[in-house]
Amino acid sequence: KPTTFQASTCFPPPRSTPSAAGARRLAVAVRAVAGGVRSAAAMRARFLPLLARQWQHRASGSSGARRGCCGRHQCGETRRGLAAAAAAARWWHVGRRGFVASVEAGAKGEMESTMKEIRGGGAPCVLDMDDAATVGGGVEDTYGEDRATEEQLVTPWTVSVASGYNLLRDPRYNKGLAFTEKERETHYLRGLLPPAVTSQELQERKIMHNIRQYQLPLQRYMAMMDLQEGNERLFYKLLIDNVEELLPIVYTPTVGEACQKYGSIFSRPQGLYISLKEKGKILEVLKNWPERSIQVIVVTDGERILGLGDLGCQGMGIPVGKLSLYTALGGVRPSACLPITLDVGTNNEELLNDEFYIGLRQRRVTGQEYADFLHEFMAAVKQNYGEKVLIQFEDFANHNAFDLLARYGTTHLVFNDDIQGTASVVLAGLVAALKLVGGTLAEHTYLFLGAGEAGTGIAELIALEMSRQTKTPIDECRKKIWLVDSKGLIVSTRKESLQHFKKPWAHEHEHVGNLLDAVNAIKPTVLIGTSGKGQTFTQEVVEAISSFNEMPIILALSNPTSQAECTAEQAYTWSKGRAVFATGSPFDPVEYNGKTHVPGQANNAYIFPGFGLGVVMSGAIRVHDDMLLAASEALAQQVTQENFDKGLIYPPFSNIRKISAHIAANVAARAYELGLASRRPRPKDLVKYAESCMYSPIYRNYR
Ligand SMILES: NC(=O)c1ccc[n+]([C@@H]2O[C@H](COP(=O)([O-])OP(=O)(O)OC[C@H]3O[C@@H](n4cnc5c(N)ncnc54)[C@H](O)[C@@H]3O)[C@@H](O)[C@H]2O)c1
Repeated sequence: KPTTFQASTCFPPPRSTPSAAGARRLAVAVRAVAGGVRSAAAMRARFLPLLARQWQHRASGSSGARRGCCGRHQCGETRRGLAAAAAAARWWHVGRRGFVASVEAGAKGEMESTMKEIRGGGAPCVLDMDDAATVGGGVEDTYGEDRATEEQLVTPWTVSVASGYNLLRDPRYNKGLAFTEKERETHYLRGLLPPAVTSQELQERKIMHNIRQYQLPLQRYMAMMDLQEGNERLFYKLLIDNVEELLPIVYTPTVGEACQKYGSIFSRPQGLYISLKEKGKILEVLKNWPERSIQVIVVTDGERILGLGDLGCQGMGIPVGKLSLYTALGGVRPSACLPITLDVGTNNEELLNDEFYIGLRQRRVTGQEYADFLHEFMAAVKQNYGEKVLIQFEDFANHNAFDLLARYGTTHLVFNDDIQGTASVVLAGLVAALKLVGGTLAEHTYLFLGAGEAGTGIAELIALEMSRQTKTPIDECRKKIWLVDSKGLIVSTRKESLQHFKKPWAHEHEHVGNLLDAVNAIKPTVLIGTSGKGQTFTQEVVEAISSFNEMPIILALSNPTSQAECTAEQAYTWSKGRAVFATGSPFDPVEYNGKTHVPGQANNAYIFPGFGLGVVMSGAIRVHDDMLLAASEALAQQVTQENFDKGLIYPPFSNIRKISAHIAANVAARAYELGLASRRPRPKDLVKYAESCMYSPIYRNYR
């Protein structure tokens, strides 16, 4: 008969070797149901005898014997119950004082039956969430965004975290001077803060005031990053409430400069760095990340950061920035977001010789070695986080990006923002622009400068939508779209030497060597710049397209600002105020002939946060092109008459959360129609549901 127990052998988590962490997780679950226990030792003391009795019962009882139980092994039933309880409680150690336990209400039934079983079939125990929360003198959070349902929009859950000094150092729970007197008393904060108690609104005003004092955008960026690492909720509140002002700081264009100087400004890691050194151990590396329920990963290999080229490991600024937008604009919980940089070397000589460079000092690996590394990564992600984690490829060079999307599109939930997100946002802008200019998509002629990820991705989605609208084969629709790359117009005589993703665009035409000649030859109604090269829409080009269009649609999409094909002022001046114009990076409004023209920002940030939310909330297992079309439709519908009157083809960013909820709902609806959504039952009102799933940055009250 077992009389003493090692915690580590008592509670093996399912399908893995017994571990102390597994034991602790279960211990917390049990504490949640038993209640009133104030330390891990006391909990063990209380729980282990219960389990011992249960085991004795199993070992001696005939039912146990029939199931092949003995004193050393739990029967399947008990093990399943324990596993359920272990799964129901997630446990982190957070410093000297204690635990963070997140107990999901949905697991209540399982835990009750587990406890009943543990107590040898005695009286059902009462599940007392409050007890769980107050154990260890920690902080409690009674409002959560986790797992909301349509009926119950916010699932109550409780959390206990470190208190005292550790609490102030934990960005997820720190509130700075906004801790109330009572919270300071209860959570051992007396003396650790100055006496003043301020509101979150006042803190927000103060930080905005400070940020505006900085002259250089990079200083503002660093101030924002410091805030994110010190007080996460305040960071997101600031970003949500001042989105138009702060978006250019945490995202393009400033994030580009931040990546270029990432080595010098690096203070703390904000995501996972997986380098070639970790080859063969990527799964282990993923397990080092403290959060378990990841919903969105943004990953880059740093080879084509914005229009700035190969920045190697310093590309990390991009996944970090994109994921802050997932939270701020799309409402995905910060703890569910994981930024990753895959360091496969860099070919950037400047960085290789920079003493502050933070990455591997070697040239990029390519070919089979690169493919194997990526494959190990993709397999490890699926193994660690399951089928429903959205993996967003970001700023990969086009020679890898298309292949990765094609290779993993059928086995993983993958999305390439440069190809698909850009396409969706630009299509939305075009659909909206047609209300100003007139005609249908199929009645226009499109000319692109730049035939890479963005250019061919946009072209393909326009052709797909045209084909859906006109019910003509997509090959026919592609003929309305022309692309120019660095060697001139893409035409059939070049087909042999073209990269595979350019081939569908090689139409019959004589050779044309440059953009101006192509504009004159093709006579496009829509001109789109995606070459990453600045100042390529010259005065001659803009004047040419304006000469045969009453209202030419001109989109200068290359980022950052320095790479824009032309400025807003140039576009409006050279077209004599007639262009319908939008850019990738933001430009100020321009006054021309007494009229103010506001350039729209054709930025992926409109689409990917809402798109990701839609995917996550519907439990979609694959991304389908129709879901991108659904996102475009939803965005285009958000442009109001008031916006059109200013020449805008995108709604203002200030409404982005509402816009994201609509995009998410449309994407989710399409996922359900396509049979790709796994969350059942389907919520009836998807917009309301999307809004209810969104993370809110308002401070929680701690009891
Ligand atoms: N606005 C947005 O939301 C958004 C989204 C994605 C990409 N972009 C921007 O678009 C640009 C291109 O991105 P990408 O992912 O397609 O890059 P990419 O490297 O895949 O493609 C660039 C293409 O431009 C061509 N090119 C280069 N120089 C040229 C020149 N002088 N004349 C004609 N063609 C030339 C190349 O041959 C290539 O086909 C970048 O600046 C990026 O920041 C903007």
